[in-house]
Amino acid sequence: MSTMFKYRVHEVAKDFKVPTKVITEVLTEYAATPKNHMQVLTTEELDLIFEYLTQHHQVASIEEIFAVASPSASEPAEKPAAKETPAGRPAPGQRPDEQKKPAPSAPAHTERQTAPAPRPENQQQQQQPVKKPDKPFVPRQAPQKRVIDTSGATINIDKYDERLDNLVPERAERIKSGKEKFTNKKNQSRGQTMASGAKRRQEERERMQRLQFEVAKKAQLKVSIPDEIGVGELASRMKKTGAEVVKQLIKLGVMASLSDIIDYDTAALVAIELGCKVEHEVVVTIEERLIDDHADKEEDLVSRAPIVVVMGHVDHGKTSLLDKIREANVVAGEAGGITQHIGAYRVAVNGSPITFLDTPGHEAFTSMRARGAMVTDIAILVVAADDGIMPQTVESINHAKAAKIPIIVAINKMDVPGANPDRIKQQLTEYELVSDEWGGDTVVVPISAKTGMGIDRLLEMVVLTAEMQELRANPDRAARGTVIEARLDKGRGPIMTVLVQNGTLKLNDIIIAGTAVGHVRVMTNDRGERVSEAGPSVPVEISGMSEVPDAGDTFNAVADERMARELVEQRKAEKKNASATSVKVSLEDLFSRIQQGELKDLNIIVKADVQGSAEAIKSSLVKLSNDEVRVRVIHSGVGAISESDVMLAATSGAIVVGFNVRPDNAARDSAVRSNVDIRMYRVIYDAINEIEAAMKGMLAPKFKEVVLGHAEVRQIFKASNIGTICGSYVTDGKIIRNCKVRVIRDHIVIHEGELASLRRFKDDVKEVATNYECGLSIEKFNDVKEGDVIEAFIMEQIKD
Ligand SMILES: Nc1nc2c(ncn2[C@@H]2O[C@H](COP(=O)(O)OP(=O)(O)OP(=O)(O)O)[C@@H](O)[C@H]2O)c(=O)[nH]1
Repeated sequence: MSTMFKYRVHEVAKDFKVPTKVITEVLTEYAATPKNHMQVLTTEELDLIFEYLTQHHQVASIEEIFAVASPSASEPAEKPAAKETPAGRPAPGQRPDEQKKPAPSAPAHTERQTAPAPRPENQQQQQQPVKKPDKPFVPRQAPQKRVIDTSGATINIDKYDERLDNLVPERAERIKSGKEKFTNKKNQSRGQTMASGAKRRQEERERMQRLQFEVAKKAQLKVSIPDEIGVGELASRMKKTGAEVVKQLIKLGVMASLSDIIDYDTAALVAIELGCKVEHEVVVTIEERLIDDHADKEEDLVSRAPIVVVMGHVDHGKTSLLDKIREANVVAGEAGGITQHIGAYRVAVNGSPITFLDTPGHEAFTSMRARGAMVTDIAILVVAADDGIMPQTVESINHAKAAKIPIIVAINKMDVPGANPDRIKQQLTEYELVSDEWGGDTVVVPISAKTGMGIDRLLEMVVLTAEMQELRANPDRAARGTVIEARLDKGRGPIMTVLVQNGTLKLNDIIIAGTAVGHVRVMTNDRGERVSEAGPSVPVEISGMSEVPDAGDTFNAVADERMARELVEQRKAEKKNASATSVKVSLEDLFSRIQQGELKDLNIIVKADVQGSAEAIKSSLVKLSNDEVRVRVIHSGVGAISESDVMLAATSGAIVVGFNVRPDNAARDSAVRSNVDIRMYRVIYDAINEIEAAMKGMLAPKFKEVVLGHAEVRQIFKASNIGTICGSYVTDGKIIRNCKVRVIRDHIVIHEGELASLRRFKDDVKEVATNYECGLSIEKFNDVKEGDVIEAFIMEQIKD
């Protein structure tokens, strides 16, 4: 039924020839909102009225109508027949009537005794008031149809059709596309016409059913089904019982219980069978919706400045070099400009920009890498000509290698008398860095950060190396990059320096960085100037964040702040569980990972008390390589296990092997946070054996060491009968009686053994907690000194 036009309550009443009141009463009773007579009716309301009227005016049987109608049929039959030629009035009179009403109304409302009544009226004009308003349906279909039926054999229906066209008001025509029905009757015989009455009713009924079906279809439950769904979950989404779903599954040949997971196709079949409309639920995370990470098209990419980090051993001149480069730039660029230390700065070398990370040392670099942020493109390795390669130089080399970035060596302090660059070059070859002058591919530039000598050439080499890398980015998209520094400023709130890596960051952009969200309120460049835009490789300091993000956090400019806040909440929740769930390499699961082919390289970081041990362990470990797994010592050095070692291990999926050394506190915390396995040994043979056993799946991890706490030795007493008593202070954890202990001096383990006695004042005690003093002695060991650290531990059995 088309309701393109407005069909009002009073018009419906008129067409049905019932008082408006009847219609409003029906609506008041059955529809949601009572209507007054001028109100427009919806399709549903019309349906309701028709349904109501139909139901309240049903006939017992169709034969009954015809039976009664027949005797009286002669008269009316004559009438139309008589009038057929001159005017054809009755029939057309009825037809328009039918036109309006039968369409919506149901076929059955017929009343025998009233059947003849409408005819005269109809003959006059169908608009005539109904005589029996209390029986509003009286004058309609059935009698009319009957009249037509009886006369239909003799009349020329075409004529009526013609007149009908003229008479039927447009509105009525729209109510029902009944016209075809009349035209279709052209060829009907009388009997057929009679039958057509029933047929029409049948059609009406079907129409009603269709309508109802459509309504039902609209109300059909929509279920969204993901790629996989639990049977129970599917049942609840369909508002069905689990049993119904299971039954349906069995019909499809799938035996599944409520807790089983079924795939989308199966679930969709079940849902359709159970009368639901299925939608494929594609799980899109907020992150995916919020952050645009589409790959850039080739044509959108433009070249960007390289991002350079300066690394090297302590005091080899990293800061001096960075300062010198910046100074030169400030003088050349903005004379008198105040240089801001924002964590990174840009210089231009013959028009080619270079971005320097201005936090020297590899700590920042590694911490960023540990968090998955790949910021730098080139590393400058500073080696002091008068000092040569030192432990941190080696660390730096290994970090850069692990990050797979090119290394440019700057041999610094060339102004110092006796500087011998060749010696450095020689040393470098031991680390696979062969100078280009010697036929290798490592650029080595002698410089002096003091005099400025060689710095221009160094920068030119940086530009050249960058050109080889073809560094490109797309400035025409939302910005993405990394937080390189962040702090809380008393006056300005959270401040962070970000390095844009792709896209362009604009003032007022909404940004999300780690678990911080905010707007770019003020943006300052490395010269302290306020800027409104920052493109790829440009560092800027930003204020406007809700909280201080962490260095190394990725930032993104996004379109929807509300969603960004949602994502931040989600990230905070994830962060809570993160450390517990991150999977890193450990000796325990080594074998199974090798077996599953997950692990091809076993990366190891070796730290030892002396260089000789480190080298010995390194070469022995490398020899453990077999067909399935290659053992690689990615870094080895002398001294305590530092946080930097742990970070390198975390980023490279390595195990840290300590020989006679201990991790410092920061390293220990970091290892716990990032799930790095640190193994400590006192005998080289043990180290090799254990790792070999782990690789073969024969590791007998029956016991694991649990560190209980640490105590600092503050005073030494010598007692002739007991030996050395250490007056100690428990700095963390606790010390318990009969535990195992290690004596650590300057991060080096000098003894490992058993605790002989533990006392507070003069009493033996079971344990001593943090911040308490105690006296302890170690079995068969008296060479304890003030300042030594006693590490208390126990061996705990590992439960499988
Ligand atoms: N003679 C000479 N001295 C230099 C040169 N470069 C740096 N120095 C000096 O070496 C010392 C250490 O330099 P820094 O730049 O602080 O070294 P660094 O590598 O940044 O040191 P950390 O920040 O401690 O890791 C300072 O006293 C500098 O003056 C140079 O080219 N020639």
